[in-house]
Amino acid sequence: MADEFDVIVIGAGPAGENVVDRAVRGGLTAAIVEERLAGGECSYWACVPSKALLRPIDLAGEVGRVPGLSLGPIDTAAVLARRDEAVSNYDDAGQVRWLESVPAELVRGRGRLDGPKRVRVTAEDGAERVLTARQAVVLATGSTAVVPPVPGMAEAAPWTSHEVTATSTIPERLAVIGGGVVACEMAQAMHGLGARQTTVLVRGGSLLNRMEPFAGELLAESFADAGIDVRTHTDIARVERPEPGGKVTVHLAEGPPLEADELLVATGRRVATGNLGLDTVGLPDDAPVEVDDSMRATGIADGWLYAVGDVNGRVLLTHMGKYQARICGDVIAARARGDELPAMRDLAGGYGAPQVVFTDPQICAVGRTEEAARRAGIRVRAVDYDMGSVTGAYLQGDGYRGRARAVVDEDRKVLVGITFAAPGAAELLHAATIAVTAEVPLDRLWHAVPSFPTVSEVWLRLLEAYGM
Ligand SMILES: Cc1cc2nc3c(=O)[nH]c(=O)nc-3n(C[C@H](O)[C@H](O)[C@H](O)COP(=O)(O)OP(=O)(O)OC[C@H]3O[C@@H](n4cnc5c(N)ncnc54)[C@H](O)[C@@H]3O)c2cc1C
Ligand SMILES: NC(=O)c1ccc[n+]([C@@H]2O[C@H](COP(=O)([O-])OP(=O)(O)OC[C@H]3O[C@@H](n4cnc5c(N)ncnc54)[C@H](O)[C@@H]3O)[C@@H](O)[C@H]2O)c1
Repeated sequence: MADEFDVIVIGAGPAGENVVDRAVRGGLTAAIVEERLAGGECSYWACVPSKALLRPIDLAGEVGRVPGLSLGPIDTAAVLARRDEAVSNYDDAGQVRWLESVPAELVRGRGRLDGPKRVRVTAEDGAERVLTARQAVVLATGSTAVVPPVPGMAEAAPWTSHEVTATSTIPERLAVIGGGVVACEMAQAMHGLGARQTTVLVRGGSLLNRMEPFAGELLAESFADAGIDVRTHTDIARVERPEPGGKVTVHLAEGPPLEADELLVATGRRVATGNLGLDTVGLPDDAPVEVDDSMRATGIADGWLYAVGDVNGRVLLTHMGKYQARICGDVIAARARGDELPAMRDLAGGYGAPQVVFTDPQICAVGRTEEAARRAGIRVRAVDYDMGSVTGAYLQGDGYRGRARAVVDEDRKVLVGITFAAPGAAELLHAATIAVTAEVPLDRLWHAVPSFPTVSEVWLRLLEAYGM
């Protein structure tokens, strides 16, 4: 086996895999180092299993709104079995076959930088192999869940996203700490799959506090209707779990303690830069790897180091990591040919990445919120529309509730942000992403006629609300 490649990628998650794909298409050879499963966090412990758990709940909501249809109780065992199938039973043989077809060499073990253009890989059995890169090393090691330093918390061995997405049992009483995306999605999944008492403990004043405020409000209403208890302005003082895996008591800063059968901590992520050898190339190992818009690490002589996906801290979303990876792989191949490929740079991140939170209602946003746009110094006007008033939405079923907001740049007359909070809104988002990213002028957008009777008619209503 050769130990020299044009490109060496550390981390075979969605970002790393896309780098090797593009670099090899560009005529280079590539190796990819992975310490767990090829496919990464996304495929086994994040996006894929979480969405497999949420889909039946989403559908149950849809069915429940249509008179004449009824739904029996959700068969939790069948849902968990489908989740197992979706994660290929935690077997990466399919991903390995794909890597072979690229072709790229999968090197199993933990990768670590060992000075410029060198990667030392330690296999599970302790065997070491040193790889050398002719062109570039790419870091794609992702991120890990943060467990806050609350007394007793670490000892209680709480669930993080890893355990909740892979669970084979549903706790009767679940306490969730955090009000972000993982907390909201997983609280709804566990509750829908049978948790009797689900309590979401939120430090701040709302759910999903980086989105438009109405999104968190509508979601909180939906949680309340479903019997999920959301407690805002709640700080955790300490956690107690005398028996491993037994009952857990969450002592709050104020009020009586909360007892649960399981505790899920969903308080954000930390970039996976620990023990990655960044010190051997003069970079800090406790911060995101800062990159320019070609994904090349700043502050490295000769520019041979790149970082894509969660590890560069730009946007912690799979589709954005893959976008960065396509740029990175193409740019490395072009630079190897002596070309800069200047059109291949990260533009999308600057607009505000699209994101779907797969709860019921789905919370979908792209671009900037009204507040973020104002903070960025853009002169904006926001217009809202009640999505339940659209004929297409009424026809989706009774009790369809939702709201949309368009944020218009008043100087350029283009959209700089869109948010939809409504059932089934995920598929509306790409049209918004095109409008925002392509900076479609409003007087042109007006001629994009939505079909009747679809929920997309909300686009027309938003433009009318703006005064068109
Ligand atoms: C519960 C949950 C649900 C999510 N849902 C969505 C969603 O619906 N949509 C979305 O866009 N995003 C979602 N995300 C975010 C998404 O999972 C991440 O943005 C994405 O996985 C990042 O991809 P990545 O390739 O950068 O890293 P990862 O997927 O984390 O992959 C990194 C890989 O690197 C390996 N690795 C790390 N260090 C080393 C090393 N030193 N040597 C060898 N290998 C190493 C790891 O084992 C891992 O396989 C979710 C996250 C969570 C936690
Ligand atoms: N559908 C999706 O796109 C999807 C789904 C899940 C995760 N993700 C990605 O994964 C990332 C991680 O998600 P997440 O929900 O863990 O993080 P997050 O940053 O979205 O939310 C973290 C939450 O924890 C709270 N928090 C932080 N520290 C705390 C503390 N010490 N005590 C109490 N509360 C605390 C924050 O106020 C916030 O409400 C997100 O950035 C998101 O991009 C995406």
